Amino acid sequence: MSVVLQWCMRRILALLPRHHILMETRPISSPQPLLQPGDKRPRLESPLPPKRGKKKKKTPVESGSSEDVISREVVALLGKEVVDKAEADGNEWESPFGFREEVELTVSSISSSGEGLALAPSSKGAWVVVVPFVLPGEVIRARIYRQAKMYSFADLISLEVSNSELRDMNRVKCKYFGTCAGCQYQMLSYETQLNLKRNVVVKAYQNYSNLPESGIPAIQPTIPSPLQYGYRTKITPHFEPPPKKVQKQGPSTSEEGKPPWLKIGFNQTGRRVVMDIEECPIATPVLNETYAPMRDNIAKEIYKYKKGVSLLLRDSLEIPGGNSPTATTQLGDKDNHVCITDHKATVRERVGDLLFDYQAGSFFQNNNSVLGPLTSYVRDAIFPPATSDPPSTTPPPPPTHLVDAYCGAGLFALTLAAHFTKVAGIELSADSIRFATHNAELNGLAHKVSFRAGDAAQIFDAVGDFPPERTALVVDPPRKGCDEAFVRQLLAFRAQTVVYVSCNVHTQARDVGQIVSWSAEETAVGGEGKGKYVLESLRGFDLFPQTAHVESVAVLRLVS
Ligand SMILES: C[S@@+](CC[C@H](N)C(=O)[O-])C[C@H]1O[C@@H](n2cnc3c(N)ncnc32)[C@H](O)[C@@H]1O
Repeated sequence: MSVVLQWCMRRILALLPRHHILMETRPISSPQPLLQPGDKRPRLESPLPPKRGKKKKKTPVESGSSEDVISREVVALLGKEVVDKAEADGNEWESPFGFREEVELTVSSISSSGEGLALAPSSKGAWVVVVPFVLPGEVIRARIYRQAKMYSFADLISLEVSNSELRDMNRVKCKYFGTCAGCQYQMLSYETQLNLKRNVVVKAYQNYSNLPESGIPAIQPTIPSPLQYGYRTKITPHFEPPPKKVQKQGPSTSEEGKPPWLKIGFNQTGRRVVMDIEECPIATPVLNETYAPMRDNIAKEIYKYKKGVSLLLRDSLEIPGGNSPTATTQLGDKDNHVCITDHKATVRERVGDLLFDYQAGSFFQNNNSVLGPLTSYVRDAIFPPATSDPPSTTPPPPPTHLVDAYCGAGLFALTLAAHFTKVAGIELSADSIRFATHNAELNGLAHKVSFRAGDAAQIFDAVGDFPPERTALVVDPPRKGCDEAFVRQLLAFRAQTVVYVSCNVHTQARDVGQIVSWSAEETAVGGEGKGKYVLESLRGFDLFPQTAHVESVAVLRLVS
């Protein structure tokens, strides 16, 4: 080998992230002490250019988006007056840190998205640094890679002093933990994860609901997921096509197996950079079994790909006679799991005694193990068990009608149908509605349940024969929450009970705040007889163990 070539090889090896190389050789089953006090960990660098002192163009931040949530938590940590003054002086975007600057920090708190928030050293002025995979009280070294308004994002380089009360790296079950964007909390006990998620609900209602403290009930403990690993029924690993230069040259003759530049997996935390990931311990077994040979096939065929691809792997029960929605629905004694990879194919899941079919590419909750507890909880919220104390006022008669807004393939409408005389669901996706209607037939419920495709706000025109005082409404919108038209229609209808389920507690808090305060305003200006909504209970459900995400369920009751 020539001296020049040897020098080039040494340079390339020195630039490769050591941590990444080491992790690829470890078996997934053995927990890894990835970060211990004193450990150093180089990282792939951001492709973004340095932004020191540069003013960013202001783009409006969507309420309840992750950017909005973090920015409010930064304001809470720095103090509103401090941020107001920086804005008045016009230096709220002027970071005291340069790109790739290293800094020692002490972590103050955990944000709602699971990252640590640390105040910049006093010599740097009022500024916050956001660092993943760290815990309150920990002393860390971090490297800045992106700037935002009053805060910077940084990579964790090393953990100098660990929070040994909370952190135990022996709990970590994934060799990619600490780099992959998927999970933030594997080093924590499950109890701590549930407590953190409860705090997210608390903060969301403080920051987004605009309700007085007296209007927010005590947030109940988070309901755990029966499965904490191997629960995720859908994964979408992705990969890029061969780089242009490689495409021109074609495969090297000495190349065997997967070319070194090919990464098939998930994004690296904080970056739009794909990491090569062989296995995901939060995904169900059948998904991991299918993913390994799928990766080998992609590696063999990679030179045929001209564009990046997002794969789909969905855990499904085997459908006797095939996976078309019109196939025979006779079931065997035992549920056989298969992995579906075609977006148009039919997936089947069981929830309690019911079966749900849906198109693989459309929405269905991703943790089947918790759907029984979740749907039972919604049922019990609508029909609260009688207490032994005699009620001070006559309780309203139990609901007989159910409206499922944003119903998807009919999860709430159908699991709750047995308790109602009539049920109606609405959903924007025509494909989901086709399956919801099929699911009503599949489960023998078509005589009382009907579904329509359309915007959720239209459902109230369609249920003119539902008595509002005997109707329960389940609302389960996408992350952006409900729009004002929906909230106004909901208030015009005034169902006796509203159960609002959401995967974004921040937009939920905003919407619930509007429902409660607008109903009170209407009642105050002469809407007597209509009643106002009170927020009766709030609690998180853990649909996403090991991650910072939380599902939240709010129960609203109409009172006179
Ligand atoms: C979080 S999913 C809930 C689905 C269903 N409740 C479930 O648990 O399976 C939200 C659903 O709302 C639908 N959606 C989005 N915007 C909508 C709108 N404006 N009106 C009605 N449905 C909408 C989406 O297609 C998606 O199926």
